[in-house]
Amino acid sequence: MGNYDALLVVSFGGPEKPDDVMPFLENVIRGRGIPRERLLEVEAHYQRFGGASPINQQCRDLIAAVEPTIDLPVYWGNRNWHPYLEDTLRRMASDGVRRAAAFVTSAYSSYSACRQYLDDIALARAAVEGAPEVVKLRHYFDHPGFVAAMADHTREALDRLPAGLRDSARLVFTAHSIPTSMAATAGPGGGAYEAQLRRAAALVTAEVRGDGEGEGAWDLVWQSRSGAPHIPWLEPDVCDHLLEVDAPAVVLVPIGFVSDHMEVVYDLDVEAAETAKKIGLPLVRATTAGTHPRFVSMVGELLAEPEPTGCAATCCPAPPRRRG
Ligand SMILES: CC1=C(CCC(=O)O)c2cc3nc(cc4[nH]c(cc5[nH]c(cc1n2)c(C)c5CCC(=O)O)c(CCC(=O)O)c4C)C(CCC(=O)O)=C3C
Ligand SMILES: [Fe+2]
Repeated sequence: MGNYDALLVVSFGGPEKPDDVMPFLENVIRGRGIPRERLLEVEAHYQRFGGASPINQQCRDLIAAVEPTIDLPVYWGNRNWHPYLEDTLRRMASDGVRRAAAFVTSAYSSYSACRQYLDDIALARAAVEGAPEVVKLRHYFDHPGFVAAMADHTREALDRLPAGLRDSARLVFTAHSIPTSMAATAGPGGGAYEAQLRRAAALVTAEVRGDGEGEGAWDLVWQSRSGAPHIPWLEPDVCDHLLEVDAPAVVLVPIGFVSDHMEVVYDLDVEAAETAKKIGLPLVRATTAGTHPRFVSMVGELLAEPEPTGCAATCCPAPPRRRG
């Protein structure tokens, strides 16, 4: 069992009002070679929702649900927006926290989903005198709590389809696309991001359909591609896939995320939904793990596991930085 005196929830962060949007986006893309047009497009997605991402409130909700189930104080720090990790670590230090477990709101390997959070924690610790030690909890894509929450939500989504389509509807799992070069170096042996997503999709399908190990039962596709057009990212995109899929109905399951944040409510509920409507394809979207009781209890179970040994220093290396 881990020897911790606090839980630190680490997340992506998001804007909470219109004026926050551009400074938030500048934080996200600093040095990452994202074209200006893409940035303005994404700004419009946020402004369409009043300049607020749902992600911060979703973190507050998760913390409120987890706090009563564990006997540690819970702190929260983000990569890209308030409350910033550095400010939170400063508060933890002044509260006398010595050793915290970090629960990151991302279940997978890869630079963007894992290493970048480790780097952010290290940078924030370096800036804070007396900062607590921070032990990142393990990847939980295959944890029974995460799988049960996603399976429940997939069943709920299926129930929103007309009864006659439920058995034949295709389960289409989605995750954030990443550059193929990043995918190739994810995890100790490479390829871990996609392999873990495939494993999670198979486990969820097995719970929902009784047989998920056969990959024929589901698809894994990608969403939210960013970056310059000449750099290859994981494909196919979810919208292209919907145009081709050979099924009478589709359930989108955003297995790559743990809350219904902007990439989910815009890229799936607006863009993918429009695509499906255009071609008359019945489409429903499963909610993410959010505050599902099994996802909430999973956090306590992770804290009770033997302390993770941590990632090898060489896995999930950072992509070369560009001037942003
Ligand atoms: C793997 C992965 C996850 C899952 C793991 C995890 O959850 O952490 C994730 C989550 C998220 N991504 C998010 C938002 C954005 N991601 C961007 C850009 C990028 N994402 C990337 C990857 C991922 N991203 C990559 C390789 C880039 C290119 C730039 C770079 O190399 O870093 C951009 C820039 C604009 C654009 O889209 O081009 C934005 C605004 C939000 C917040 C949503 C909200 O506000 O509600 C969340 C949770
Ligand atoms: Fe992203």
